[in-house]
Amino acid sequence: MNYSRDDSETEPMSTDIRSHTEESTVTLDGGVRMSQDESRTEDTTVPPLRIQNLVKHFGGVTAVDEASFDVEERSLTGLIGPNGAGKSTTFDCITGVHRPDSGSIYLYDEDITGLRPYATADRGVVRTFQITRELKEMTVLENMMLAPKNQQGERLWRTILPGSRRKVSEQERELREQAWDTLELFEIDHLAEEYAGNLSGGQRKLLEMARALLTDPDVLLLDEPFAGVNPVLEEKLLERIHNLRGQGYTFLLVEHDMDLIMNNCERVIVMHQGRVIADDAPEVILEDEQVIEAYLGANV
Ligand SMILES: Nc1ncnc2c1ncn2[C@@H]1O[C@H](COP(=O)(O)OP(=O)(O)OP(=O)(O)O)[C@@H](O)[C@H]1O
Repeated sequence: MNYSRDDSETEPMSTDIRSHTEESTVTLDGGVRMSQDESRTEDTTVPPLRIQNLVKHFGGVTAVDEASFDVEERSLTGLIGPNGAGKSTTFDCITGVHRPDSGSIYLYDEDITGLRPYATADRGVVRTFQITRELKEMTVLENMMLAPKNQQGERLWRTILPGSRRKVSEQERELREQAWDTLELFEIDHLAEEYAGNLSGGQRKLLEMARALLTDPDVLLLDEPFAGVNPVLEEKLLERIHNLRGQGYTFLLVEHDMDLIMNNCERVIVMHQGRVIADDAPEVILEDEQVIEAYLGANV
């Protein structure tokens, strides 16, 4: 595949990563985001993500122990805790990698507990995935073009395909246009023809997030998206995240950099030994005795 923006398109460039369909017109550069299923967001009291009494054991290890928390609409919520606290396992349960032993996970009012990863992504919960070895041998744009299929979500295809009569070439043209727009948003469009394996660690992180975004999720789970990212890129990435929140996207962030969490998240959930030990504003979390004790006693 060798895509370039100019080979088929004469339309003006925009940063609107979604197609204009009968149902929705959505921009990433300040426009109001409309959910595909607007009815979901009508009741603002229902959070996009609700975890209730989640339990996951691995043999004799209780990785997640009756964890409950909400992730509010358009928030950047931090999920922190010392090593082994249960953060990754919680992510894995939410995204369907692991089936919880008990408890519930709701996306708005839909029970998504135990759904397989493709079904979870299809509903609108997506996590960023590391670019695998195979994907490193493909260009950045090819990575983008594969993203909706790789994330197994048919969501995007549904979004851009209100009817089934449209030709595949047209679907692909729209997807390619959205891929370009998303690459522009993350300022890596100049790398479109570069092999993903040649990107720096930070640029790869941007690509990972761009790929996730292309599946048009409601909730994005970010697992250490800033690891290995230089401060300039980190700042850019954070700026993008905050902009996207303004357009209706919701983020749950696992991150070990405490300053970053405290400076950017309006709410922080703290796990320790599988349990949620605190769930509050960062300034409250910083003073929380249990949190301080958990971190002091841990190898972080
Ligand atoms: N697949 C597994 N099999 C057995 N034990 C596991 C498995 N995955 C996680 N665990 C155990 O579950 C507990 C929680 O691990 P988890 O990786 O969820 O913590 P974490 O908070 O993400 O830690 P870190 O910050 O170090 O990544 C740990 O004791 C870990 O050893």
